[in-house]
Amino acid sequence: MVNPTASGFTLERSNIPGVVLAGGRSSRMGRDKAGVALSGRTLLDRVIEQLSQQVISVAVNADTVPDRCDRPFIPDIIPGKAGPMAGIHAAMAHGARLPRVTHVVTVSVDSPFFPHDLVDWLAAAIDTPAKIAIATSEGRSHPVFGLWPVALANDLESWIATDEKRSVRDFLLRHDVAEVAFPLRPTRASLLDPFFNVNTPDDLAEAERWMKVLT
Ligand SMILES: Nc1nc2c(ncn2[C@@H]2O[C@H](COP(=O)(O)OP(=O)(O)OP(=O)(O)O)[C@@H](O)[C@H]2O)c(=O)[nH]1
Repeated sequence: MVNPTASGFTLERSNIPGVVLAGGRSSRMGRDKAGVALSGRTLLDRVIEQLSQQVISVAVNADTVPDRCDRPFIPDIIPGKAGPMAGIHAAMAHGARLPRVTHVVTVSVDSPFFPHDLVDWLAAAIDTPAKIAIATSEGRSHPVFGLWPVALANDLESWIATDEKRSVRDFLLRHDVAEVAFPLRPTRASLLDPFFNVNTPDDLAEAERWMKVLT
């Protein structure tokens, strides 16, 4: 799909790589979230499959190599305490090395129900090469689900390199950002927030309940 805009910039939907952010400590889960099984399949496998249908390639990013992964692995380039920002930076740097790629999409390994049309809707909001698109639901932003200009990799690296404690949200304030609202997903029970994330064993139990009522 091509997205022509008034500014003349067209984002090639067919040339967007995807990166699954799978790093971090998983301290609330107590074990690596990527390898946690939901209805018999790991969160990492579920998220990879879901993303594969929306992008030209899928790579997995983390600060340390995951146990089992048959996709290209992208390590964090900036070690330390940057958390998801380090993953977003590594994803941008990865995209910058690929031919004709202007934007890279990131998703979180702990959100197995993210929308099937995530990339289409984020891409539709990009009307300049420097624009970032971020998912929202229920009025809350989910910056880990973003479409990022690869040209901002150096800017993000400088931002992380400062000593101050900074968040993804702080970084977004410096840039042109489109917030894209996604609807709740109907199920046979109630409405599911597609960005529901599995951080704790209780969340995992809740995710299993959602699996039983998905249509
Ligand atoms: N590459 C990378 N990704 C990270 C890092 N920290 C967190 N993430 C990813 O960012 C997303 C949100 O992570 P959080 O739930 O905030 O942090 P977490 O470390 O996974 O879990 P907690 O320790 O329980 O907070 C997930 O996709 C994580 O895999 C990091 O240092 N590097």
